Amino acid sequence: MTDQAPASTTAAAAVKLSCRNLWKVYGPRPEYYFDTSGYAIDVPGLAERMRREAHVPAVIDVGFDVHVGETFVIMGLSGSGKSTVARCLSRLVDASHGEVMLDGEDLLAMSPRALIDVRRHKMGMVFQNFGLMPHLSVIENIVFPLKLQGIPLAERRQKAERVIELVGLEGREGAFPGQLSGGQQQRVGIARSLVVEPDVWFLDEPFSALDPLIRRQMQDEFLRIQRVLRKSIVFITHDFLEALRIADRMAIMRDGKVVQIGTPTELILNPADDYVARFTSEVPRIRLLQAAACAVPAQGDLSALPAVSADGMAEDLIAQLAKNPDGLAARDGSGAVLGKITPASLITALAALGSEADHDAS
Ligand SMILES: Nc1ncnc2c1ncn2[C@@H]1O[C@H](COP(=O)(O)OP(=O)(O)OP(=O)(O)O)[C@@H](O)[C@H]1O
Repeated sequence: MTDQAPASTTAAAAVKLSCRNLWKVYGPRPEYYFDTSGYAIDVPGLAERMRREAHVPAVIDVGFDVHVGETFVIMGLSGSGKSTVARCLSRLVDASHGEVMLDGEDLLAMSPRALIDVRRHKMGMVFQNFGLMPHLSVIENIVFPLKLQGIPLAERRQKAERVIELVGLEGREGAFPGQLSGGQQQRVGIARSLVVEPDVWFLDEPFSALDPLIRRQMQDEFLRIQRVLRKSIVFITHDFLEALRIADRMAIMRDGKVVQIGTPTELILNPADDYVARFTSEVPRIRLLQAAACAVPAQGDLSALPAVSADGMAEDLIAQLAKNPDGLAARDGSGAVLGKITPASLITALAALGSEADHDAS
């Protein structure tokens, strides 16, 4: 499944960024394969032919939409083509064929000058190796993209202060990257990418260089920041559990192709093939359960019970339920009570999810 339907029929959600029939081929003459205008491309045959002829089809006929305000994760093993797709979307590399649309504008047809403008003003990027300038302080690194935009000093300071607070780096403004831990360095990278207030935020394996505990903390931070900012995000990872934690929807890649697109729950319950099923088989089911699914209708006044967000994850409720065995009040974004969550309702919801998976597998 490659989600190649026209944007108008895919979902009610507005599309921020999309690609269709996207290819990136490395080799001496990649353009040779695509001057067949007017003819349908024989996808499986073409990729094979490219390989036989000493070309590398790194991205093969990929298509998907990234909706406004969603975190879209591209996940796959090393070499599957994730980074190359992200680079084609941001035009850090030029695609060999296909279409990339940002806010309805064709990125691949854009002039170099227009493209520089889009990159500076509409895109934010975070990379695994942080990419900080070692001779510049935290604040100097963060304001660097604003300097490139020619923004006056006072405004630079103001914008920088806002993102420094957002990522929790207050007090470290004068430090140099070499004096910071890996997690702190990546906070600087995140702040620097957000200071331009990008429309689309690309994060390529941002937490892969961090140890597991810090990595989990940074995922929490990322989720907190995204709850505040609601950016349209393309997030690359090879870690399936990380993808499950942060994705609204995800695309799984293998050998240059997208093999499945869906929400984490859709992928777990209905993996498209054995490759996807192998990732999903070891995932504890509780990782998929949202608080709302554990809430049951309750009579009377629940105001005495601690409130939890209905779109939080059920696994994060266990410690709270241990302290509050009478239950929790699940509230939606507007504060309205959706129902009560008790230890029993959590277990019932979990059991239902398990039996649904068994049913699908049989
Ligand atoms: N400049 C290049 N020249 C030739 N082949 C390349 C080039 N860049 C990437 N490739 C090949 O394209 C394929 C996809 O690479 P890509 O880096 O996109 O994968 P990835 O899924 O992001 O992997 P990783 O997680 O290891 O970064 C690989 O086979 C890679 O060797």
